[in-house]
Amino acid sequence: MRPTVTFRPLCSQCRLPLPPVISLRRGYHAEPDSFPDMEAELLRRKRKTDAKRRQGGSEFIDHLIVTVRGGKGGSGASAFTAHPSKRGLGIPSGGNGGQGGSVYLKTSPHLTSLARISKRLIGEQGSHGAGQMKHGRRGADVIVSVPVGTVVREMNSEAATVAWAKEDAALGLDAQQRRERRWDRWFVSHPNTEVIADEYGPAEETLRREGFLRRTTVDPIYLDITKPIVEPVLLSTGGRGGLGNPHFQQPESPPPRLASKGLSPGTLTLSFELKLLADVGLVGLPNAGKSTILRALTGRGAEVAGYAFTTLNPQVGVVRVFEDGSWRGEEGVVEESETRREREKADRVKGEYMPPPVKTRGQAEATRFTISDNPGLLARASENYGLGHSFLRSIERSLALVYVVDLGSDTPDTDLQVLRDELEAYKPGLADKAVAVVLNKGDEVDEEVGKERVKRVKEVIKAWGGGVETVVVSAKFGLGMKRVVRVLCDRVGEVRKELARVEAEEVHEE
Ligand SMILES: Nc1nc2c(ncn2[C@@H]2O[C@H](COP(=O)(O)OP(=O)(O)OP(=O)(O)O)[C@@H](O)[C@H]2O)c(=O)[nH]1
Ligand SMILES: [Mg+2]
Repeated sequence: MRPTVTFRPLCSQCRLPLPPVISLRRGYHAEPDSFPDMEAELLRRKRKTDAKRRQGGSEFIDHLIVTVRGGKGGSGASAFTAHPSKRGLGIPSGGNGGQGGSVYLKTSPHLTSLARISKRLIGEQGSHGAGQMKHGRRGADVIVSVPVGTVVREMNSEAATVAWAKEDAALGLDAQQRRERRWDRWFVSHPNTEVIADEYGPAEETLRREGFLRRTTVDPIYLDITKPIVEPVLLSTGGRGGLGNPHFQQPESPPPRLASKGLSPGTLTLSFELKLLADVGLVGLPNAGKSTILRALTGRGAEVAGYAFTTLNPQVGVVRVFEDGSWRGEEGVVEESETRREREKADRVKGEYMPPPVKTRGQAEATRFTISDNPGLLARASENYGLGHSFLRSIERSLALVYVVDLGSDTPDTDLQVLRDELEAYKPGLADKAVAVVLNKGDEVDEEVGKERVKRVKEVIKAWGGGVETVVVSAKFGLGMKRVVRVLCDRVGEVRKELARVEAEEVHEE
């Protein structure tokens, strides 16, 4: 007999069923333009979901703006060792400053979020040189770890020289004043002696000759990290340490009293964006049952509840398919336990989360693919409403997409069209990745009503030009999931083969 379930959304605070009048679900299935003031309604939803996301803790962040700068170089020293004759200043003996630390980037397999990344990544300053030819210590490097799937883009960068020129212009200085400020930035002088202005000119020449004043232009940074990085990638080099006073000795001139300051590298503003890499991405309106499907396929404890926006952060699970077509996670009805969920969440934050042991049933694994559960998509998510871009960002990379539609909804066909329109609005061509429509909650509708709704959905797909399979399931009760697994295995297999062929061709052309 078909199990019957009455749907009652739960209150997000007290977890008790909400009275049907204020069912949250109703709003999310409504036509996008059916509210009198749609702008206000969408803003309200966005504020609500943002607040909910913040409440849930900040352990998941998928977009971050970071300031990056290599450490400044230490200054060279202006020092003298007493001359054997004990006359004059003595012999110049100032050591060079140490180089500033550089900033590098690498990947870590243990990360799934950008939450741990500091917003300012500044290499350590090199230490200053000292008398008796003691050179300064090199500043420590900063190595930042990011998850695979991160895209790093340079937003703007300003070379230190450009920043100074702007500052000078703003102060309205004349040529001589500008020169003096420049010298002040470049040189240190011996504390006990007065430097005469004539010494600066030749010293500036020395700096130029040593390559200190050369303007370097580098291409803007763009890293699309799709594979683990073995050798850390350089983001910003530490500034060169300054020269000690022996470098400024001029022939037939008194001993040099000037030493140069270390260089300060320019500041970069980088945007870090995390795009999860999963073979299959689940796309559906809030409450359609995406997380339940992930749990049914992977046995993974994704958060499931009867209210919209339960899932605030995308998560990835692995579907392991065995030779007889069975898969891990197939063990029947999915349990919803608040305590277990809380415990797992706490463990994940501490980095101690251990997925439940895998039951292989003595069978060999035939194939495996990854699947990502995503937050619910709203009409106009492409304009960054709801969880908007943060959600679309993480499905962009999937090899295949699966629409999850609630068959219990009166308008599954319109819901499906909303999903496709949003994908296309975000990135034209993205909807072509769709391989299947999973019509979930099949247990909730009568056979006649169900058939009629499936027919309407199929008409929509036909209007797109077909090529997308329709599967009716009840994820909660594990019905129809075998076909979903088979369809996904086939389609992911095809896409992988195609990718391998394209890659082989590219290698051949090179
Ligand atoms: N009757 C029935 N209920 C289901 C089925 N699948 C999911 N549900 C219920 O629908 C509700 C929403 O399920 P979720 O898996 O949290 O839905 P979701 O799409 O992940 O929702 P968001 O994360 O909020 O976008 C839960 O109460 C589930 O128990 C199903 O096949 N049949
Ligand atoms: Mg969910």
